[in-house]
Amino acid sequence: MRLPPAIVTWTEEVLREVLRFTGPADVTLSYFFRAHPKIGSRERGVIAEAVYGLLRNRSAYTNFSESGSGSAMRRLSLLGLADAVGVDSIGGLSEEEKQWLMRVMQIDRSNLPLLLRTNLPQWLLDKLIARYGEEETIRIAEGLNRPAPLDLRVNALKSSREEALAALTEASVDCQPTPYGPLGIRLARKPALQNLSLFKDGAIEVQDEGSQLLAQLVGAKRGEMVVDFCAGAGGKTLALGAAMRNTGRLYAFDVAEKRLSKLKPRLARSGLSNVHPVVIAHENDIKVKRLAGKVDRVLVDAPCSGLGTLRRNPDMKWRHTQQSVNELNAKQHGILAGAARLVKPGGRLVYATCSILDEENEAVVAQFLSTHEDFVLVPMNDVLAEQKIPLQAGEYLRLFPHLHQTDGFFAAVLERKK
Ligand SMILES: C[S@@+](CC[C@H](N)C(=O)[O-])C[C@H]1O[C@@H](n2cnc3c(N)ncnc32)[C@H](O)[C@@H]1O
Repeated sequence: MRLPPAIVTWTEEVLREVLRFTGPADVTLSYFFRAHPKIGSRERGVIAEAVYGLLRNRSAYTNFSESGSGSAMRRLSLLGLADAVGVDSIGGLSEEEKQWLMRVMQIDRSNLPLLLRTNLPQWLLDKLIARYGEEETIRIAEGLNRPAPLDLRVNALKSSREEALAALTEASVDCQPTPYGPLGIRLARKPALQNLSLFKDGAIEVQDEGSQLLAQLVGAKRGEMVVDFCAGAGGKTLALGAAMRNTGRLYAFDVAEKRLSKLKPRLARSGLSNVHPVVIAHENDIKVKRLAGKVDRVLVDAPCSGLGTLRRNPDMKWRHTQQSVNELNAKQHGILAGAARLVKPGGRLVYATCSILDEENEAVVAQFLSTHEDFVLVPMNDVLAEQKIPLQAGEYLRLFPHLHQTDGFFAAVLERKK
């Protein structure tokens, strides 16, 4: 069914705001939809997809929009819409616009200059080429610029993966097990999960398979004392709590009260009672110091550029700069050092990010090890074998969408000497 001509003006209006990059694109979109309650759900979906498509392909589409007629914002919106639903589904186009769109959407992008082909900002493109070379950078960018599937994690306290797969299939949800995580399920489309009893009962949670693997690397066991130092809304906390079979003590720390408060309803659904959310002022808070040397496992899922999650948050690549990465970098060093104090002798410290930049990943770990002689790196291959994760790695785990079909993630496991 063809979309009404108003779809173009709505897309233009919200795109103008999104491209100011004053806030995250998803927040700008939900603000726009709240202000326009009459826009139907199908149209909302299309507008969001058009905006995301434009953000993913911004360099190429900005270049394409230099031809054609009408305002630049209309041309950009048309490109986003054509990307989302195809030219024929957009209502109210002039013949000239249709012809133009058909022509530019057929351009062979493999012949474009690298900056347009990869749709990355120059600073990021330069960094990736210096690290991975041109060919691999193109593959990395292609993986990051594709939309992500929807992954679920089964809550082992409530269901087995087989039972959850059967219940989803029964509800006509197209799904399959994920290849690496023992509790992961990948959905072919994005159904409204909130209405499924499986979701309401806490048997499933939305979580990228890569994020599930990071939680698994912590190796949290029954009866242990564990700290999720940067818990946020608790994606990994929930996985850790379930791995501990709802025993022991799991502290969920974060400096952002609002983010941590989003963990509460998820905890209620999950059936976990071993989790203790704690708002801290900073990584050297007295509440942190009280646990010094007492904790079996500490996860530092550090605040980072999020450049590994461009499949879901394509605006991140346009919102970050080298300077913003430098600022995050300073935090990462401080948080890792602060969190390390909690680890007891023989205990483990896991440093993880959803970034693909070395400076946020191995460089932070290397600097930490050079100033903390009481910690050693546990080779990632040993940890993967321990956890029966069918992946090969060297010292660290590096996940990429084009290689693993997960978001981009990094993890290192450190152990405090006895
Ligand atoms: C990558 S996010 C965490 C995502 C979360 N672990 C999950 O799996 O959903 C990083 C978190 O670190 C928090 N943070 C920032 N500075 C911090 C600090 N000094 N101490 C603890 N947490 C901090 C942020 O508020 C943010 O929620």
